[in-house]
Amino acid sequence: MNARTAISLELREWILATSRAGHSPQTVVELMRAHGYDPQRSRAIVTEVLKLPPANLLVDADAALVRRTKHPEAPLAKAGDREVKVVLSMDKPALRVLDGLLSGEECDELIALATPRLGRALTVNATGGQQVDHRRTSVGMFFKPGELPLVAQLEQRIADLFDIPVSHGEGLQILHYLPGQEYQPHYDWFDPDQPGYATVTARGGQRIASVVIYLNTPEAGGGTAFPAVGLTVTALRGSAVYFAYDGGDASSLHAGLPVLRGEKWIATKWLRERPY
Ligand SMILES: O=C(O)CCC(=O)C(=O)O
Ligand SMILES: [Fe+2]
Repeated sequence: MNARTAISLELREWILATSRAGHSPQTVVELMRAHGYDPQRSRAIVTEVLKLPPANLLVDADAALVRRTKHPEAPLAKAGDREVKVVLSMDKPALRVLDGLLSGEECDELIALATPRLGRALTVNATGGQQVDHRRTSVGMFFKPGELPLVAQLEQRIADLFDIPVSHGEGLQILHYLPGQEYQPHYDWFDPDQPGYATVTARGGQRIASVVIYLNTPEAGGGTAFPAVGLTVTALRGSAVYFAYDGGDASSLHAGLPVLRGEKWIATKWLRERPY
């Protein structure tokens, strides 16, 4: 949706009146933001309504905190105390398959630490709350950032690999799937047109990239599919798939395919544009 179609007459009049009352365009943006509007969109709308030249694009007070991930380069990339193999690279979506992000023993340890804390995996709903979602039938749990030495070590590897501060990561999520369980096609980024967008992005801003780490090798099934580009990444213990979707890339649509035999364990790290 472009800014023009989204601006209601009421909002347009409010922006003009607030500006005429002597408030700066920056203040108008801050007021909109306080009322739950997306900051980036608010700047675009205010720029258009007040007919500001593009050169005058309003500055975002938090812009200095906004970061993007760097995509690791083949063949080898440094990840803290480990070196990982970049075994596949794709441009759209920006995607890497990484081999050896965790050792086999570390995978087992994460599974053991998570097992007593598992519950039905939830998703973020339209109003920003957590919900049981039929598209996601696995069970899971979250570690708090830096909660345990191994969790902190993995977070540091991820920060190094993608050149983004540890503070931009959500807590590591562990998911467990049994035969028949899956995670149907979805995006990890938040839709700016959903009513809960301001709530889910109030802390940390938009999600910019995901890292799905395989903690075991399912006997059959359980890969991660990217249906828009016809790619399926095999779930292999200790390896990971990283994909970035800055600006809400539609080609990042993905799914956890049903496990056919055995089980599947993953750790997922979502990265945000600002400190979370
Ligand atoms: O299970 C998978 O392979 C994908 C998981 C996923 O998409 C997620 O946790 O957001
Ligand atoms: Fe996902």
